[in-house]
Amino acid sequence: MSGKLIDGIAIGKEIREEIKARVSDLKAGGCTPGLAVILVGDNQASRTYVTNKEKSSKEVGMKSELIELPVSVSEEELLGHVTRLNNDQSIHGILVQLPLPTHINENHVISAIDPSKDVDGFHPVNVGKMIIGQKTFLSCTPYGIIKLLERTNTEISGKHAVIVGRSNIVGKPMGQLLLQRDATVTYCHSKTKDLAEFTKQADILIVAIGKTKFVSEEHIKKGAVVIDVGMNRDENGKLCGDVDFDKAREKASAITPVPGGVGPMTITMLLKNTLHSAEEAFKKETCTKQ
Ligand SMILES: NC(=O)C1=CN([C@@H]2O[C@H](COP(=O)(O)OP(=O)(O)OC[C@H]3O[C@@H](n4cnc5c(N)ncnc54)[C@H](OP(=O)(O)O)[C@@H]3O)[C@@H](O)[C@H]2O)C=CC1
Ligand SMILES: Nc1nc(=O)c2c([nH]1)NC[C@@H]1CN(c3ccc(C(=O)N[C@@H](CCC(=O)O)C(=O)O)cc3)C=[N+]21
Ligand SMILES: [Mg+2]
Repeated sequence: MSGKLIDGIAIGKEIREEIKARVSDLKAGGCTPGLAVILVGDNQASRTYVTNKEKSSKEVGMKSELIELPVSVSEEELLGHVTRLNNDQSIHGILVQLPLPTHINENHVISAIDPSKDVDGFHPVNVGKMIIGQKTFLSCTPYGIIKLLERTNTEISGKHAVIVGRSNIVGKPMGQLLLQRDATVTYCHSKTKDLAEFTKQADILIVAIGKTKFVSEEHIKKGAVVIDVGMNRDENGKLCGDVDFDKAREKASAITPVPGGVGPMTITMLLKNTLHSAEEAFKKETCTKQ
């Protein structure tokens, strides 16, 4: 058996076409959606993502502003930029690229973002709304994975979803979104004993740990749907996931590649959230004429 490839590039492109059409409608009404990305320091991986975000936002007709700050920037100065962007009516989405340098408190920064512009869905108010099922911005990576599952007609209700990884930005919100869709959810993490014992029960296996090719055939039940969130470099500098793709594919019914799986969906959902934010501003007549 060789599992079906879940094509995040193609699915992402389809969704971005829909976004592009709605951006065009908004612009016709005098409102251009604007996304601001704050990048602190010069992390190689971060730079790639930020470049992809800029490219994709231009592609769909959004304005994008990149604020690059030196690694030595103070928390106060960073907060000053957040406040300025909160008050800028041409900006509908604010994303502070994580992780931040250790002298800056990430919680302070995330909490300073206006929740109505928090297109990452990381603000505590938005995390809370997400968990109780109120309408809010959903974290882009988990939201993108839900779209991948939906668009490949993967049934979620009643299925056992096992999430490996419990970070605030991927694992935790992922489990909540699947729970909302009536999956039975198990979280695994670095203290889980006998990981394979759990992952082998998964109908849907989501891996977000940041360890090159860590999950392989012995972790996977025949016919499972495998979603690989990992973004790692192997010994040759080649981009690869947390799952040993070739071996896992033999057992999976469907699987995401890296690159070309979850990554493009993360960016697409960021644009979708920014579009929604701009549409809200337009309705309230606070989207400035461009
Ligand atoms: N494609 C995309 O759009 C995105 C990709 N990523 C990538 O996804 C990966 C995970 O990112 P992120 O969630 O931010 O990572 P974090 O480093 O914040 O979290 C890693 C999680 O994995 C768990 N973990 C680590 N080692 C093991 C292990 N051996 N067995 C079981 N669990 C383990 C940790 O457990 P514990 O909590 O116990 O420490 C932790 O919960 C990275 O490769 C990152 O680059 C991230 C965001 C978006
Ligand atoms: N506040 C914040 N929000 C984030 O959403 C966030 C973050 N911080 N910090 C880092 C992680 C990582 N992340 C990715 C986004 C796109 C790709 C992506 O485009 N990947 C492509 C290729 C990338 C490449 O070629 O290097 C792919 O998988 O096909 C990957 C990873 C968002 N993150
Ligand atoms: Mg971290």
